[in-house]
Amino acid sequence: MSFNCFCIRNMRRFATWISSPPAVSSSRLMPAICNRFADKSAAVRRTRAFSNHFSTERVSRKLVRNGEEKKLVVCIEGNIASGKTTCLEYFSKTSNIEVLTEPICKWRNVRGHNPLALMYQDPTRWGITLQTYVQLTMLDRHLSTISAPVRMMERSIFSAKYIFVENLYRSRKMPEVDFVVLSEWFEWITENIAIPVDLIVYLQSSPEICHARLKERCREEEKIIPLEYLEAIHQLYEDWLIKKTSFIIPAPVLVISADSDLPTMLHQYEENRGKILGARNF
Ligand SMILES: Nc1ncnc2c1ncn2[C@@H]1O[C@H](COP(=O)(O)OP(=O)(O)O)[C@@H](O)[C@H]1O
Ligand SMILES: O=c1ccn([C@H]2C[C@H](O)[C@@H](COP(=O)(O)O)O2)c(=O)[nH]1
Repeated sequence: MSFNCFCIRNMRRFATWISSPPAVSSSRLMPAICNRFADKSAAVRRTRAFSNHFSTERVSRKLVRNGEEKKLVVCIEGNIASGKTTCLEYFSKTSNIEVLTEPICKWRNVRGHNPLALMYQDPTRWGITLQTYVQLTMLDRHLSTISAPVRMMERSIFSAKYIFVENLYRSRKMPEVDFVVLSEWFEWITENIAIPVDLIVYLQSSPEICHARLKERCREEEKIIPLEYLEAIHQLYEDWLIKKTSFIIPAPVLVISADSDLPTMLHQYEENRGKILGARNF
């Protein structure tokens, strides 16, 4: 299937999903998963445990966590080294919110393996390995119990797919079969599980500034990242969140210009505090 056909099929699926969400219930879903392992009693046990945490009461009839509808989820998006972690640190010190950074420690060490380093060394071989694990760990982040009225989290399962997987595929570093399998996983997840996001804060920065900050931060795995890589990531972010021409955006977007020095950035965060933490009215 050509890339264009694939995109059109995706868009159609999303359109269908919006107008007529799939009727999947937790009680039907879990046995279906468990039955694959032909263990019926395990299926029943897991269904009970699963049903304690999820219900299908909300509008979309997707699986949703009980009692968490009123909590606010804000995702901080932006290029590598654009200042996402610094932004999260600032808000975590000055407000009563829950902050979730990207699970990069896991991506650098999963049972002694470093899929992040492997991906940068040989993206064609290891891109699928890293991105499969990123997708799992980001889903885990999205579904974890929220401990404060507001959750701010670094990136999302959406940018993992729309930016990083997309970049690997478009730059011909990810084989089509890997891209298609990952896409099937992503579509299954987003069609069947509610992933609530109330606001996206996009830290918009120039690739050159990010490159300088990345060099200064000096993460071992990222030393080989060229400026062109950050330019490609930047373009995908711009198409998604500014031009709005590539993929569905799961929430309203607040754009903050992120090229300025640190004191100016902190001032900007303060100015936007109300919009960010009161995002339901944004
Ligand atoms: N406004 C800024 N001006 C200069 N350096 C910054 C600024 N914001 C962050 N940095 C530095 O740039 C590097 C990347 O920032 P970080 O917050 O880790 O970005 P991200 O989480 O988006 O990758 C870090 O070394 C950080 O100290
Ligand atoms: O889906 C993803 C998400 C992130 N990465 C890489 C890009 C960077 O090297 C790190 C995350 O760094 P930040 O400083 O938080 O931007 O992980 C990826 O390859 N795929």
